[in-house]
Amino acid sequence: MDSAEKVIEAVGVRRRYGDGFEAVRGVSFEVARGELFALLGTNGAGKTSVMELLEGLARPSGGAVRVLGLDPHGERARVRPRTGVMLQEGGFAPDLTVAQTVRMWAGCVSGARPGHEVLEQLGLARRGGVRVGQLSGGERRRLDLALALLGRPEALFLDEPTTGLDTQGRYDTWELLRQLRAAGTTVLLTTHYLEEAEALADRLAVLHRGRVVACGTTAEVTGARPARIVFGLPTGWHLGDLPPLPELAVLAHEERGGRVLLHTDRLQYSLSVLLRWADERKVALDRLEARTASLEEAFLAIAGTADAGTADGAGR
Ligand SMILES: Nc1ncnc2c1ncn2[C@@H]1O[C@H](COP(=O)(O)OP(=O)(O)OP(=O)(O)O)[C@@H](O)[C@H]1O
Repeated sequence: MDSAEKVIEAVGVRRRYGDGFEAVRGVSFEVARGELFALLGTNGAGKTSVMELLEGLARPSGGAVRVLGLDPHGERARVRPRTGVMLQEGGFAPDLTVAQTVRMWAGCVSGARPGHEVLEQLGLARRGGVRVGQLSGGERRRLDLALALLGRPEALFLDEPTTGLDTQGRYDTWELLRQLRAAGTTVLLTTHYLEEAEALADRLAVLHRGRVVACGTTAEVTGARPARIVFGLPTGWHLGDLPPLPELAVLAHEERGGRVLLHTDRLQYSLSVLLRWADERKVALDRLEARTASLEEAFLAIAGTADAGTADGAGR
């Protein structure tokens, strides 16, 4: 990646907290202009700890972070006006109304967009007179995102932006993020929703115990996992009647509840051998499904493998 294109960079980043615990242990990734990048990980993996370093809220204890080519902590005054931040917990004054909150926030941002425009964009136009303390959890998340967008940011940092939103609210936010990306905004988000990363992210990194254990496009991260073929055999037919596993290029198989599950890393080949076999014997494969690994399967396998391989006292 050309260095001029890099908007967000983490290079061998470490973060040790005051109690001595090292929550981030040499994390590296970069996000190009206009790219949407997702940070995934189990609870406590270090996602928020990394985000906070990129937002300039703390200095890394090792390695380096750059945002828009600048040090987000040391050069905060230059970086802050060009970025939008949505923390996991927005610190709102509960007695102010939505409109007052937006006005107050706009006063701190240079070149702020009109408040009604961002409220409209986030579906909060009719909630301007409501006190923040009376908003639902999902509405508060949307207000948080509205505030992050007030300053027309070049880079957006979103910590779990859709947590607490209902299905419609989540889809609306996805659509908004797609529009922002299309307009050239660079987005880094954390999420626990793997389908969210699958739907939105150009690239992603999976963090586990403070380290990046997988990084790339969804296709790259899932590509290393076996695909699945699932079907039911008619009465009287059994797993043993299928062609031998090596001939099917199947890595593993199981039969459960009358369904056969085959794992393969050569999906098209395995499927064509299976279909030819069924065709020749006039065997109907009941509710046949064939699909590549989902991000969820890859995530669970990656986290499991990483756990098995970390006997390094990472703790917590
Ligand atoms: N101020 C702190 N002092 C000491 N340890 C901390 C502090 N903040 C976070 N940690 C620890 O650092 C680790 C990473 O926390 P972090 O919040 O970055 O994880 P996360 O991936 O964002 O988790 P989640 O998905 O649960 O939000 C955890 O073990 C957490 O307990």
